[in-house]
Amino acid sequence: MSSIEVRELSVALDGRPVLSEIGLSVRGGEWLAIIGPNGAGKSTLLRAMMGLLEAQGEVLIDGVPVRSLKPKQRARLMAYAPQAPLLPAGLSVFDYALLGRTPYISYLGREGEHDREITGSVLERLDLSAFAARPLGHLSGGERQRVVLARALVQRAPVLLLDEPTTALDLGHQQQVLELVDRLRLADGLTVVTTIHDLSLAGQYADSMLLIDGGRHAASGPVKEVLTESLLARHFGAHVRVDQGHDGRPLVNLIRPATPEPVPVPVHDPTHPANGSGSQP
Ligand SMILES: Nc1ncnc2c1ncn2[C@@H]1O[C@H](COP(=O)(O)OP(=O)(O)OP(=O)(O)O)[C@@H](O)[C@H]1O
Repeated sequence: MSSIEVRELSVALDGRPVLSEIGLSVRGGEWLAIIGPNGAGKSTLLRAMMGLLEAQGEVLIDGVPVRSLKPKQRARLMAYAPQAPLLPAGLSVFDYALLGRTPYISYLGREGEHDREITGSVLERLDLSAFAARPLGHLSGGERQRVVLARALVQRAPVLLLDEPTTALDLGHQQQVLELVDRLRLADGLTVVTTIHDLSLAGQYADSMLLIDGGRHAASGPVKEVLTESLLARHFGAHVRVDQGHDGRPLVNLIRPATPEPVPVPVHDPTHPANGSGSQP
């Protein structure tokens, strides 16, 4: 199991600060959900943690700064499933997922039977076996999203970063994907960090949460302390009711704001100008 820690991570894009001194810490085998309104900087945070963006600050795995690691070493420790990556349309689902084995293959080497077996079993667990030979360009949005996750899982890294892994998925596949990630977490001790917009879903799976707003830390801690009506109203501008599910975890329900009182229909007043006769003396 590997822990991950982020210290004072700041990112500027196009000369504009997008993340300011963000910190987080996830113990090995735990699940952190990063939440926040649109444009808060959630995806940017994951990309910066992966070293895909220039950033100030430090990311450590088991206390080792990832900056000091070679790309292959880093890829054996951290896998990342981006939200909507550009996919080579002609590549097959199997060959794309197999790319997750790249960190284990030597220079000029080729993937072996073991790599193909791992890839096949991940595709099966994600309901993708039937698509193995299909070109990526011939998939639906939800199928593509599962293939991107498959590639990250095939990497078999102890830390898994997932950017909105369920947005394009139907209800059944949302549950299937999150259950699979959770089972891997429990069985293999995966450490999971995911951005996620569905707050009830996040509350079902995460151990802790980080709420960011405007690129800054707004709240963090156990799920129950972050998913509160007042924090969600303040940072999402949303009118919600937070209930307790059967397992004690919070369920976030959107509540329609009270509608304004209907405008009263005026009682017929013959003296009103709108009613014909006017108010002449
Ligand atoms: N390449 C870029 N250049 C300049 N600004 C960018 C770039 N990418 C993102 N941004 C800006 O950075 C901010 C954070 O974006 P980011 O995608 O991290 O937000 P997010 O919290 O993931 O949003 P969402 O919930 O909408 O997916 C936004 O204001 C966005 O417009």
